[in-house]
Amino acid sequence: MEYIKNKFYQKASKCINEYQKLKNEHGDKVIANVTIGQVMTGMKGVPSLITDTSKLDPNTGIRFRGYTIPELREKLPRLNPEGEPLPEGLFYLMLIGEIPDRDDVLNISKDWATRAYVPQHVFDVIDSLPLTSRPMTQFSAAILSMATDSIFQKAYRAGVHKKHYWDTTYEDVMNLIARLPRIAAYIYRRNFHNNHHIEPDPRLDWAGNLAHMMGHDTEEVKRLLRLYMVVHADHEGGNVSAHTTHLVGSALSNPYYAYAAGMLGLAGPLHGYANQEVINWIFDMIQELDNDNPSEEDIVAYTKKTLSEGRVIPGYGHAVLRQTDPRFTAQQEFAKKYIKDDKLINIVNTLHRVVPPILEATGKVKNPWPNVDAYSGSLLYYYGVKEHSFYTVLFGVSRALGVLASLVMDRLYGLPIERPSSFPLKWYHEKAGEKEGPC
Ligand SMILES: CC(=O)SCCNC(=O)CCNC(=O)[C@H](O)C(C)(C)COP(=O)(O)OP(=O)(O)OC[C@H]1O[C@@H](n2cnc3c(N)ncnc32)[C@H](O)[C@@H]1OP(=O)(O)O
Ligand SMILES: O=C([O-])CC(=O)C(=O)O
Repeated sequence: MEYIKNKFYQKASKCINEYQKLKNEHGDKVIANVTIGQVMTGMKGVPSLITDTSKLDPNTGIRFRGYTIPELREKLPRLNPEGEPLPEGLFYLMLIGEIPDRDDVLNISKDWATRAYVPQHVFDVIDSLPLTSRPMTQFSAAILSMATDSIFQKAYRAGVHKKHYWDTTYEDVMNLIARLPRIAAYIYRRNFHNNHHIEPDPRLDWAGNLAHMMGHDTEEVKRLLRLYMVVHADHEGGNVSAHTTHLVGSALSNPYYAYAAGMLGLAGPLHGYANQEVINWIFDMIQELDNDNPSEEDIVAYTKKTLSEGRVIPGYGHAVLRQTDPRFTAQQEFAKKYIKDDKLINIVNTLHRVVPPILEATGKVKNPWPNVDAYSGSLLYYYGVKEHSFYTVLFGVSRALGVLASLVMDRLYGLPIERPSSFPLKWYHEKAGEKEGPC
């Protein structure tokens, strides 16, 4: 679909000169000071990346090209008035910077449907792994194995000029995103449905087809997955999955390698795996209490016990956010609208009331409020996707939209290899004016 690619190039190529001008004429301008505290706490707040797709505000949350989640839910095209926006539209917005019309979105759906063929060896790689390997292990191995198809890698080897890198990156990115629902659904059906696979239906939209291939072919699950794919798609450039994809891509590793690396970061319990941990933790609580309808007091006691064991409360806290995550709120509103009474969702809502004051009372947690992962699992579970060890794969499918749109821009701007500096701990001691420490 050359139209989308041309449109992207027309708009984004204007920024190449802007980037060069900043680099050449304003390179010496100081934009921030870095404190020892920032180095010791994971570089929080250090401006060091260029990401156009979305920006995170600590208090109001994520904006995709300036649009909040409620604005996206109102403005992005949907298949029917009652439904949720299609993630294809968010991808268009992140890539091109404009709200698409319905035809633009349907064109992306069609384009991805034509690119969705997954080579047999990818399924063979998945099948070669034991069923005990985590779905995220299978997912990242499958993505790596698809690097055989990288057009970027072939073009690089053939000696293509660097100003054209973005073009083959775009082709890889579109092929990769198009194939993800098939791969995710294959892993799901292999692990949880006796290897009974369901063929894709090219007439369906990207998220709708995922629901269909997973075997949850209802309008309710399709609506949920469209919402899920929109809210998890991007969270500016500094989060672990986005930053890793960007970093690995900066070495001109092909998009399959870069995204697979990002997925391995997403698989960590402090990042995307937290959505599984939330459900694991709630089920552990239910089992320990032997009660699937725990009282507020029970939940308070269990939360405090978890903290006393030196563990985190999954789904709460954030590296940047300092208020309730608007992605949590969007899912909570969805639940309020469509779900009348459900024990698991009631627990999630009770946690929302009781956990923040407990975390606040520790005096050290900077953000006691819930993040996106606190809600997502309970919605999936309610709609019949009960296999929580799979949830991070769904997160990964969605996250591809943001990190891979950014990767195309990285190559268009010609961003360089990323290489910050490191120093021994002793150096920081000296900078702080301390005498050399014991190490
Ligand atoms: C999609 C996403 O990635 S959203 C995040 C998903 N992750 C989770 O939900 C896991 C639970 N939350 C956490 O572990 C953290 O809040 C993180 C990883 C998200 C952010 O970490 P940080 O930026 O280091 O948070 P913060 O500066 O508030 O940490 C200060 C202290 O509070 C602790 N803390 C932060 N959140 C929590 C929590 N939910 N439960 C218990 N303790 C917490 C930290 O572990 C740290 O303890 P330490 O000083 O003993 O090392
Ligand atoms: O922003 C972060 O660090 C983590 C997060 O919520 C995300 O990546 O969605």
